[in-house]
Order: sequence, then C-alpha cells, then structure tokens
Amino acid sequence: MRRRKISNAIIVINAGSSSIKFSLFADETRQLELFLKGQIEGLRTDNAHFIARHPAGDVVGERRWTGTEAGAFDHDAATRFLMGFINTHLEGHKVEAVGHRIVHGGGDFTAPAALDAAVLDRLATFVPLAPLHQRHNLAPARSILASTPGLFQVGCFDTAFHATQPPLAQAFALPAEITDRGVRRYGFHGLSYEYIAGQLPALGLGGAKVIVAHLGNGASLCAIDAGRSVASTMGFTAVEGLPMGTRSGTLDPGVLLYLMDEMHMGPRDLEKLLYQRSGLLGVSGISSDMRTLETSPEPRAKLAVDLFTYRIGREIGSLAAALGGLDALVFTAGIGEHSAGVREAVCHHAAWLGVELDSGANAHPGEGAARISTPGSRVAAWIVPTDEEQMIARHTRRLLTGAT
Ligand SMILES: Nc1ncnc2c1ncn2[C@@H]1O[C@H](COP(=O)(O)OP(=O)(O)O)[C@@H](O)[C@H]1O
Ligand SMILES: CC(=O)OP(=O)(O)O
Ligand SMILES: [Mg+2]
Repeated sequence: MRRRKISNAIIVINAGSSSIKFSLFADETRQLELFLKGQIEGLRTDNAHFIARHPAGDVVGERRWTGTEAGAFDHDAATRFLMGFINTHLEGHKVEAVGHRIVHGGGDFTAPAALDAAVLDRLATFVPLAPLHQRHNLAPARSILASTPGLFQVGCFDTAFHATQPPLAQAFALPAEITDRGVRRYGFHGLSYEYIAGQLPALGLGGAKVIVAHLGNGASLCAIDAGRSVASTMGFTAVEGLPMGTRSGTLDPGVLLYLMDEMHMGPRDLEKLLYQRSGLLGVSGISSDMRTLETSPEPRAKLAVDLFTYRIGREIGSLAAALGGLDALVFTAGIGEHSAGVREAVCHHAAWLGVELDSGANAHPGEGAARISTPGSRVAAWIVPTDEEQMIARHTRRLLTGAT
C-alpha cells in the first residue's frame, strides 16, 4: 500500500500592535492552500481572546484571558502559546519554512530576506523606529532560530512595497546631516498594499490611480499609480498620518517641544503618549476599538470617530494631489472591511473628488471584493479584503524555492 505523501507547510506569523495572527499553508505543487488560521486579539487589554479555525469556519481551538491574567498576557507570552498550539495542530504536515511580517526594514531591506542571526541583529537596530511592533516581530524569529536553527525563516517588510516612491515623497525638510542617517519617510502596511495592488487588475484598475485606505488598529492610506506606491500617510515611523486605535497620527512638532518644556515629559513619556494613549482611545477616553465606539452613546466616542474620518478625508485630498487625479478609493483591514459607518463618512468627505456612495451596497457588501459606489460615480469605491498572510506565504515560498 502506498503511503499518502506528507505535504510541506509554511507557517506565517503576523504580529500587529494589538494582535498576533498565524496561518498555516500547505505548500502544494502549484498553490498555497490555507488549512488552519488563528489569532490572539486584545493583547495588553483586560480581555484577550484566542481562536483558531479551519478555512470552512469550524473552531479548532479557543481560549480567553480576562482581568489581571489578561493584563500579563503580552506578545511574548502569546507567541509561546501560539507556537505550542501550532506544533500540536500540524495535521500531518511537515514545516518547511516560517514567514514573518516585520514592520521596519529601514533603507537596507527593500525585498523579503532570509533571516539569520546577523540579519535579525540588523533589524533590531530599527526597534526605536517601530516601538509598538519591531520587537514583537523579531521575537518569534529569534526563538525559532534558537530552538530549530535549521528551519528556513523569511522576513517580509511593511516598508518594502514603498521603496518605489519618488525621492520627494520620501523626503523630510531637514538638514542633510540628519536625512543622511536614514531619517526619511518609509511608509508601512506594505504587505497589505502589495496584496491589494495584486487584486486591482481583476477589478479593471490595473493601470489606475487608486487610494487604498488600510484602516485597522494601525491605519494609513497609500497612493497607488499603476500598481506602484507613489505616496503614503505613514513616514519614518508608523505613528505618522491618520489617528489610529491608540496612536496620535500627525501632530504639529511644536506640540512635542511644548510637552517637553512645559510638562517636563521625557522621550519614553512621549512615546507612550503618542503610541499608546492617543488616537481613538485618547480622544474618546473609552476604547481603541471601533466596534465599541460605534455602539457607544457617549459624545466623546462620536468625536473620536468623527476626527478619524475627517482626517482620512483630508489625507485623501493630499494623496489625490500626489497622484494627480483619482480613479478609485479602496477600503481594507478590520475597520475598512467591516464598518459601513466609517466608509460612509469617508466617502462623504471625498464626494468633491467624484465619489458617489451606493448606500445599499455599502450596508450589505457581501463577501469578498465589492463595489460600493453607484454605477455613475466618477471615482469608484470598493471594499477589497486584504490578506497579508497570503502575501507573506508567497514571498516565503519564492525565497525557499530559490534557496533549495
Ligand atoms: N464589524 C466591525 N465593525 C467595526 N469595526 C470593526 C469590525 N470588526 C473589526 N473592526 C475594527 O477593526 C480594528 C482592528 O483591525 P485589524 O486590521 O484586525 O487590526 P490589527 O491587524 O492592526 O491589529 C478594530 O478597531 C476593530 O474594532
Ligand atoms: C504598521 C502598522 O501600523 O501595523 P498594525 O496596523 O498591524 O499596527
Ligand atoms: Mg494589521
């Protein structure tokens, strides 16, 4: 009797600011087939939740941490928990590689790269440039390198997709002795934008001028011209641009000088303020979670959501200028894919550019990519679900094939 061939698997790890997601892909001859995915959400809140499912939706594992237990459940503890779970749920597959989302690749890494100790050390120098993410992104790769040194690991960078931006879009108006140190605008959420850019041709938007709104816990906009990034709202760090779940987004730099001089805040106080105490959470005083704010009767919750959509509206104007026109607006990520209210408000702010929302389509878009503008709308509006994990698995497989 012939034994069934054991197929190989690629593990993808995507550590966001408030969640860690993992996906297991079977590396079949011609395709990557997702067979299990899961996430822990609500890290560093009082209610962390783990769930893993088969693609059909049936739950394979679930757990909740509440109160002080949840407070102590950080990214490192969550990674250990997840790796334990993965190793007992491989369903007969043999792991051939692990692909990681790594937020900052600096000026050095403009394409996915194999991870070894030297590369991880270099990437660790970017920790100050992404204080919410980089440490958490690198930790699983380091622990796997220590426990299973022979396992092929790949880093995929959020900054890489933006390497095509023209120099002017990347520049700060600062003296050369500072910009020469790599102090420039990089842009983030690049794996998400790269995935969306790959979906645009099928929507008839392959050569189009498109603004993609990646609205998750972190939020940014990207101007894509014929599939390439030409500008984005995030810069040197992932705190620039839009207000986010807990991040301030763009501020008058004079505010920082004022806080240092008049409120005696040091660098770590400012970091905490800008990355963890601002944005939707800071303005509302209630929550960083859009679902909570949208159902809250509190005026401060409404103010936070209004400020979020107002700033998106203004930045859309800025990116349309960078593109020299606009053919389509695309919503993606947690808020962009699921909040009809946010999409409606943003489209309202962009009406002057020629966006005309179809309210029915926006309220009931169904699964997958969906057009939510009227047939006569000069600028099309779409929801396109993103898939950073699929993008990471593809890059990992490509490097793996090249390496063997
Ligand atoms: N049904 C929904 N309605 C409104 N907002 C939602 C919905 N589902 C998820 N979100 C919001 O999406 C955000 C998280 O987005 P996500 O892309 O998963 O974040 P990240 O990967 O950065 O942690 C949260 O603000 C959450 O409230
Ligand atoms: C770069 C970034 O902000 O990522 P996330 O949205 O996952 O926090
Ligand atoms: Mg995310």
